[in-house]
Amino acid sequence: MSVIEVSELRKSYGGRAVVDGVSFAVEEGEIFGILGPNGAGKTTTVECVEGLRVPDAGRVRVTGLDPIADHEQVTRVLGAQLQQSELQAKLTVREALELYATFYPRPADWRPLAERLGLTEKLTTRFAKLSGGQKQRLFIALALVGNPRIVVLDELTTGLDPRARRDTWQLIEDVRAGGVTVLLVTHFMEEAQRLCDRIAVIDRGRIAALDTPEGLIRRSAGATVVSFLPSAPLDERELDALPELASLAAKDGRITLSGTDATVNAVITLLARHHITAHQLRVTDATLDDAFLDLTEATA
Ligand SMILES: Nc1ncnc2c1ncn2[C@@H]1O[C@H](COP(=O)(O)OP(=O)(O)OP(=O)(O)O)[C@@H](O)[C@H]1O
Repeated sequence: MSVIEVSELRKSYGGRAVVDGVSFAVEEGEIFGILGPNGAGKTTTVECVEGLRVPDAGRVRVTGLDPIADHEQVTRVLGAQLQQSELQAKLTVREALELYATFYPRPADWRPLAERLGLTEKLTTRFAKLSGGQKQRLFIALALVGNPRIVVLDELTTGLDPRARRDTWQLIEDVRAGGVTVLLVTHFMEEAQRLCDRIAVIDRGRIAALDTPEGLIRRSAGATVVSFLPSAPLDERELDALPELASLAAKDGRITLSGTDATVNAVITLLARHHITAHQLRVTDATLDDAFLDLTEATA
C-alpha cells in the first residue's frame, strides 16, 4: 500500500520551474530516498509532502490525506525533521521533547529516544548552547516523538560526526523495523546505499531514475571496472569490440576498462586466447556515487 503518493507535482519560483512534474509513490514500511544535486528540488518536493509548501499543480496524498486541506490530520501521521529549524534559544532539550510530545495523541516515550540519540546528558542544556550536531539529533528526536506512521528526514546526518552518523542509521533501521515508513533526503551515497530500499534521483526538478540502490548501480554505464597490466601488447581494436564496453583507457601500459559482467568475461577470454597474463588485475564494482554522477550528468 502506498502511504505517500506524488503525481505530476510542479512548483515554480519567479517563473522558474524547480519541481517539474515529479511523480513517485512510497510504500508502507519502506525507506525511500530522494537523492540529487544541490538545488535539484528535493526540499521543495518533500515540503509539499509535508504540507509546508503549496504545489502549483499536481496531486500529493499522505495516507490518502491532502497535506494542505487536511494539514492537521497529516501532522498526526507524519513527523518531519526540517532542514533548517530553530527553537526558542532558552528552551532546554528536555522541555522541547516534553513540549513536542504534548502535540500528539499517542507520543513515544522521549527518554529512550533521547538516550538513543545521545541526548541524555544534554537534557538540561538550552537549545542555543547545543552544538550543530546536537541540534540535529534533537530535531531527529522531535520528528519521532509523536510516534508517526511516516517520518520525513531532510539531510538526516549532515553535521554529524562519523559515530553519530552510524548510530543514527541504526536508529532509522530500528524505526523502520517498528513499521514506520521513512522518506529520506540525503547527499550521502553511503547513507542512501545502506538505508534505502528505493531511491528517486532528482535532477533539475525531474526524476532522472527511480530504482533500488543496486538497480541504480547496474544502470550506470560502467557498473564494473577492470584494470590490469598485460604481459604482452593487446590489439586495441579487439578491446574496442568487447561487448557492453562503457569506457577504455590505456596509461603507462595499464589498461582500464568499464562495462558489465559480460565485458569482464570477454576480457578474460580474450587474454586466455592470446596467452597473455593480466598482472595486478583489479576488478571493482561501480558505487552509487558513480551511478549518481552518471544519472545526473545524463540529463544535463
Ligand atoms: N521560497 C523560495 N523562493 C525562491 N526560490 C526558491 C525557494 N525555495 C527554493 N527555491 C529555489 O528552488 C531550487 C530548488 O531548491 P530546493 O531547496 O528544493 O533544492 P534541494 O534539491 O533541496 O537543494 P539542496 O540539496 O541544496 O538542499 C533552488 O534553486 C532554490 O534556490
